[in-house]
Amino acid sequence: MSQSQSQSQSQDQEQPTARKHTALPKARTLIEALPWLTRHQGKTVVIKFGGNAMVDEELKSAFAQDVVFLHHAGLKPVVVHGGGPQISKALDRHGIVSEFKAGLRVTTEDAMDVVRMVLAGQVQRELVGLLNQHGPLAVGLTGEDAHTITATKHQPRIEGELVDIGRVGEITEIDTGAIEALLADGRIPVVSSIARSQDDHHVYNVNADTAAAALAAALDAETLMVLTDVEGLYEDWPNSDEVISRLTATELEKLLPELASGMVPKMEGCLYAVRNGVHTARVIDGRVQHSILLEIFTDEGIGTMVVPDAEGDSTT
Ligand SMILES: Nc1ncnc2c1ncn2[C@@H]1O[C@H](COP(=O)(O)OP(=O)(O)O)[C@@H](O)[C@H]1O
Ligand SMILES: CC(=O)N[C@@H](CCC(=O)OP(=O)(O)O)C(=O)O
Repeated sequence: MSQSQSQSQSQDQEQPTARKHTALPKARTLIEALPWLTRHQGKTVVIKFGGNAMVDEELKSAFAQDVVFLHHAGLKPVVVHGGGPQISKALDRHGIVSEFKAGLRVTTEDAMDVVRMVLAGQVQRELVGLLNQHGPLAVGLTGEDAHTITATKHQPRIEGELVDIGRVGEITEIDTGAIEALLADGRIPVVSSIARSQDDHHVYNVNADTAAAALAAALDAETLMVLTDVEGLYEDWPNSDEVISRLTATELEKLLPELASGMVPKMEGCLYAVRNGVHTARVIDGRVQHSILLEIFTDEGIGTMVVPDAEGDSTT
């Protein structure tokens, strides 16, 4: 072998080694996710995408990428979406006054038509479109389809009095058949929070956090992830931005009466989920790009994690 031949051979040998080194941080990142991915293989993960985290185009695309990543990594993601800000805008355009009582939208018959049009015809279609940019994966449905979510009229109690807030539903039954068939077929179900009515032939408006929690429990999901527009549950909101990183069901139950506005259905949903078989429920910051992957790819996680009281091996 000539000297120049042996020189070029040794250069050739060095190059792949150098390339391997530059890719090492990427490999380490993937390996850090390995225990999480192993534990979640074949498991159902319900992800609630909130209206306020959903107003930015780049965030929406990154969200779709994260969900498709989970799907390809062997998990079974189910997306439940809200659309509060989008509904408020549409009601405004229709000249329908929108108000909230006990954290829920007072929904007249006319408002219900707009809610259904926005959630099923606009927000859900957009999410399905974004997910399907990555392949024939997402199928949209509402709780009306195949009796997925059934509800009866919800009347919250405000200062001891039952209050009529129109067509707002309280979930009475979940039929997971359609979602499970889609998951078995390798699809990603995208569910709008509208329920079929148990009382008449119309539909009900259901808070999307509540719908996601009920579905997570009925599907026996491993995890419920609620994306929102804050870092997580603040300990002393609005006075401090100290995020509670982990709390048990009982600790959360004690905190519930102190919570305000949008956090109420979210944390009630997390509590319901972990008390009904879901191993962890997390509130994470949907304003951060790829927040779902960040939650998985960092050992400590981000946001707030709620765990059942009797902690087993499955609580991390
Ligand atoms: N303890 C708390 N920690 C964090 N946020 C809180 C707390 N209490 C009330 N909030 C409010 O809840 C909001 C999140 O709920 P919401 O606006 O309904 O979100 P989404 O549109 O994602 O469903 C936050 O932006 C914040 O204003
Ligand atoms: C009864 C009730 O309040 N329904 C909600 C449904 C959408 C929702 O929950 O959207 P976010 O998750 O974006 O808040 C509403 O009409 O705004």
